Amino acid sequence: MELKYGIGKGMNRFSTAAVLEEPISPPVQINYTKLLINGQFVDSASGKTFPTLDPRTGEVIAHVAEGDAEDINRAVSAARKAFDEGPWPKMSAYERSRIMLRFADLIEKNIEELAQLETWDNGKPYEQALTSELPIFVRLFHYYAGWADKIHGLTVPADGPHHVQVLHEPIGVAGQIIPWNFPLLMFAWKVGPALACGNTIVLKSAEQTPLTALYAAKLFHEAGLPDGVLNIVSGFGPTAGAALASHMDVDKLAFTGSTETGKIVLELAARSNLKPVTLELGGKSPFIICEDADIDKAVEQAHFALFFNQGQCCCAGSRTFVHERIYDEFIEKATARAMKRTVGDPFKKGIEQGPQIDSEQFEKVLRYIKSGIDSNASLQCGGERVGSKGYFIQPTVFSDVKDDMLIATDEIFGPVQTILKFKEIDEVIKRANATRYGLAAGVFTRNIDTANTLSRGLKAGTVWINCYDVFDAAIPFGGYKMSGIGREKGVYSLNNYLQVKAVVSPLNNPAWLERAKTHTISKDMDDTKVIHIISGGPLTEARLGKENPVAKLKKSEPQAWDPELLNEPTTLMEVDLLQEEYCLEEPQEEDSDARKLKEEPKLEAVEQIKLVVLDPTDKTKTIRLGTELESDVE
Ligand SMILES: NC(=O)c1ccc[n+]([C@@H]2O[C@H](COP(=O)([O-])OP(=O)(O)OC[C@H]3O[C@@H](n4cnc5c(N)ncnc54)[C@H](O)[C@@H]3O)[C@@H](O)[C@H]2O)c1
Repeated sequence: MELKYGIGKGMNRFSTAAVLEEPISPPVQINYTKLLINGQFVDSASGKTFPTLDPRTGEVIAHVAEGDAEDINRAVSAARKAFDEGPWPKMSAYERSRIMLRFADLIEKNIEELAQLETWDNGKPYEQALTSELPIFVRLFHYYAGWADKIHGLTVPADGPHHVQVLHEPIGVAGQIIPWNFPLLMFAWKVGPALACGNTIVLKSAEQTPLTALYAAKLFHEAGLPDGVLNIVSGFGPTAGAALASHMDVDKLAFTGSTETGKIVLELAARSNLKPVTLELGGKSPFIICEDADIDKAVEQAHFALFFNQGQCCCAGSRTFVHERIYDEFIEKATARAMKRTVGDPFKKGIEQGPQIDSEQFEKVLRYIKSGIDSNASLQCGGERVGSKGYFIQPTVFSDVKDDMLIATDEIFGPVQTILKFKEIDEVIKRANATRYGLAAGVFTRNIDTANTLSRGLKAGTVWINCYDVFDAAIPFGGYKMSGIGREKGVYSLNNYLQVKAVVSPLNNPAWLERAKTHTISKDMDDTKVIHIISGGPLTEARLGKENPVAKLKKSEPQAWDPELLNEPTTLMEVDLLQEEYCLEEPQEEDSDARKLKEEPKLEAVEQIKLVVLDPTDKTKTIRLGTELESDVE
């Protein structure tokens, strides 16, 4: 194999990382291995268990109850009862929010145990779990607890006299299926919004990482979560997962995992009860480094974008596009950075990379590396396993990668960086978009115009500019194309767990509507010579008398609402008959009566004439001054 760009063959050895010491034993106890159904830890109906393995060694950490269709049935009926009979959806939103906050506090109290379990079961660096993922988990629950009492509907100004309320109701029993790469964070992304909206849940954890969901759910019950609201079933996809996706009594399904499985669960949901489905699936995200980028920063960010979490991120920046002018320098520095990456026991301080999750993923990643070599991409470094135990793989960098190579089209889900060369911005947009995925993208440039062009041209649910993997509870996340359906996190995730109900009722004479039929009423003029006209709609004009079509209303602003007079909202207007402005329309020469009114407005005379009121619907209403109520509208 030929190594380019000044990296000598001897440097491709990762010699320090290759020797793995005896695995560090985490001090955490494993207390929860059964299924959590209706607030109780129970054995699976079949009595079966499955081993969960330590990815550092492939050895068994614990045997966990293996749920299947019957356990899913039990869990769904507990969740159904908790939803239909309460108390969770019937509880005040404030009380729900307080339970979620208490849960977040308990997570903080138990943060070390949870981080240890997460690392043990998954293989991710303990420092990453403790200082990054668990704090984000807590933040997510604070965020969703904050939403619980701020979810409210709308009133809608529909055409016509109708009162239209739009209610936002919890959707019911949510089925949730999560993967193994971020077991706790995926728990938070799904459970947080579902509970904030008042739903109940059956969550199936990934078979590779069942431990932390059970621990976290136990803490939730300690925080006051009622029984049956959150049920956890450990088990396998084709059995427990499929049973959940196709359950007739599950009202909504949320899934994170591979695109292939996403298609399966979508079909199962459609074939059963057509439950709505949100999907967070795979990706092959471009990370584009323009010629003006700060190369050192770009190298570091591109490295992080790909290698973070052992490369097991759905949004990993797994196609590194580098402008031709900086390509050679970038390759050299990216390779040097990958070779410095510390691989080893994830419990050891300073370790950046632990093992891949399991033998299946490990073999798959090594197969892709072989395919890269076979297709004549240049292997810059890595390419081999680390040690002889567990699932450690050397940080691997390929250059000279072509768009149609498998390593550039498929999601490898491992520590393999593939670097491609580009020349023009339009060209790289086209190439970056030429994929079935559309989850995320990274852009590295100092030019705001280039950043704007790229961020708008790229078909991806997230575009990070001069940064990568910035996750915040409030930022929506999800994919274009085959990377998924819907968004999680942020306010968008609430919609996944709400039903929208329109409630429509008739409204008689609403004040804000123009209406064909307008009640009008005149009150006797008093000594201040004022006529009050009460109308259900905005009036534009009033004329005095058949013979005297000359006066306009002085005011057409709504002034008051007198429910005594009419049993519905009305507009009250005043006409001051003594003011000259009544004669807004110039009287015709021959209209002597009108002129008279303008010149000498006389109360007595006015009292004897009719007031003709025109409303915007162009209906003319005639009322006599002094009449109580005229509704004989023409
Ligand atoms: N978009 C995202 O947010 C995101 C996040 C993490 C992982 N992922 C993707 O997940 C994949 C890696 O995880 P994986 O290999 O474990 O994925 P996977 O699809 O095999 O498994 C994910 C989950 O689905 C379950 N499952 C498997 N088969 C099922 C079936 N027939 N019916 C119902 N459920 C089933 C599994 O038990 C697991 O809980 C990668 O492709 C990655 O991109 C995506």
